[in-house]
Amino acid sequence: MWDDLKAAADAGRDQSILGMFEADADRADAFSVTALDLLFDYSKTQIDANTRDVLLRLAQAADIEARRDAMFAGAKINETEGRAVLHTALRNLDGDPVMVDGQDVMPDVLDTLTRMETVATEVRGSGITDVVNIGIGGSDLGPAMAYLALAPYCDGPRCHFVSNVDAADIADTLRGCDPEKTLFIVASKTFTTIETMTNARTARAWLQDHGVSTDGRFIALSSNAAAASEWGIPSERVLGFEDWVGGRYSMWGPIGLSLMVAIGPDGFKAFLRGGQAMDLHFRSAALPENLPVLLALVGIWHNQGLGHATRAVLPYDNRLSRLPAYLQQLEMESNGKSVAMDGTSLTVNSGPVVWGEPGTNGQHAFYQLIHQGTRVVPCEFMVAAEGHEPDLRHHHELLIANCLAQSEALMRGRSLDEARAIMAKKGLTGDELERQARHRVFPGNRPSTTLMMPKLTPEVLGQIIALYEHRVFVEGVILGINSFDQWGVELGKELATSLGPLVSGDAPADGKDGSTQALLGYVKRYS
Ligand SMILES: O=P(O)(O)OC[C@H]1O[C@H](O)[C@H](O)[C@@H](O)[C@@H]1O
Repeated sequence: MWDDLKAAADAGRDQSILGMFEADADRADAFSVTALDLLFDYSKTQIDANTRDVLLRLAQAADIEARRDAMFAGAKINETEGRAVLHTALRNLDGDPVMVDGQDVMPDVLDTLTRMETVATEVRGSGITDVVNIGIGGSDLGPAMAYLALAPYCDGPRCHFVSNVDAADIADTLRGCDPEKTLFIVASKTFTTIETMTNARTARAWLQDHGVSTDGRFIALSSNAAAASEWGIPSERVLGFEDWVGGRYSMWGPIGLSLMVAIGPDGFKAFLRGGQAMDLHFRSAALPENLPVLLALVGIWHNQGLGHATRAVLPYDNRLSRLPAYLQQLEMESNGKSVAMDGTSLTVNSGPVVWGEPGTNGQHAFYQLIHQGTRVVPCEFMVAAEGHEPDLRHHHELLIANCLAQSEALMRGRSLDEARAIMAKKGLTGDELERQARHRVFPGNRPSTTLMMPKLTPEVLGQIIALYEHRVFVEGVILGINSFDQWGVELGKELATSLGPLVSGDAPADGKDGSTQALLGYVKRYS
């Protein structure tokens, strides 16, 4: 199967995208899919009908539908941790039974959702002005991203997100908060993460230093209720979730509490509904019409097929400024692995490097490389037809125009002859014309996709996040890897723990490599 992909890549690599539009008047329609509120256009890529067939066969060969059904059915597909993968149960608002080890998990899930609503409603009416979510990774990025994304719907207390163990993070946040009116949410699946526990202790000390009782000022979101209560948060203030919710897939449950506080329970449930609608689409649409499958196949084509090592996520929506960071964890922690589920080494590249910034800002920064650098960066544009500022519609029109202009420019490019003509018009001649013209050539034929939505509402955001989750799953299945573990983060954590006493000077650095000793020596000179 991978050989077929390689053959398609060899044939398709230099195929002119513009030429494909000229040859096929229906290309835009044939290579785009509309589902729910979303339009996914992948026509500005080198994928033709043959390549698409090859990619779909790859998905079929990986048994994608059976794997998908196993995930939704609660099978323990996270084999290296022996866990089911059921973040989808958190948005299963209809409560249809979802069985794990012979037990329906839905009554507990819906009960927790009701508890979240009660807590969120209480907080929203309590005079609390600032809510500080203390968490990192999957216990931070989702709600932090969505809080910004859904700013027009935020009518609750201000929310802040403290993640970094760097004191700067919590110090800068607390400076703007009133200890009498601040609530802390300690979000940690394991309730052992060093960054989160350090920040939580600092938050507690801050309240105490201001003479404010810590009673009722902390809520815990965790799978480890025992550790939360040991830390001093009573069980009625702990919202729990099971180990079958992976950290980076957890914003749909208790980890989303800060978002629920900000936008209200109804808004949060609209977000869940969007995710649930994408689940239904993923489970029922035929593969060629299936949005997550197509996004995944485009990803596989660009990375494993054509060898493009990165992909840029470019939302033309300032409120999606944290989406690239969110997707970095979702995609890179899920699919950045070299070993297949069966323990063998991958024979193709693992998932790509994901990066990006909102447009139009990125245009004035790194798009230079995207247009004229030696490496091709497949770009994933995203834009809403409508903004949230109807009185400023002209801004939004410019935003859309820029988004469309970039994908067109990447595809069309500018030939040397066109550049020469521009230079000639400026009055240049001879060698100088030639030299200047060469700098103004755009190679073009650079692929991009565009995801369009009517407006960034809670429901649409839910659709988009679930879409990307399932895309990651499909890519992982095709690669044969487990997208739900993250062993690659362990070694650094272990070493950081052992380095702590060396940094504080409580233990000698003997036995460490020369570089680490020298760096520790530098710190010692200043501390
Ligand atoms: O929620 P926690 O248990 O505190 O974990 C927070 C994060 O840290 C870990 O190192 C993992 O890499 C992440 O997947 C996780 O989201």
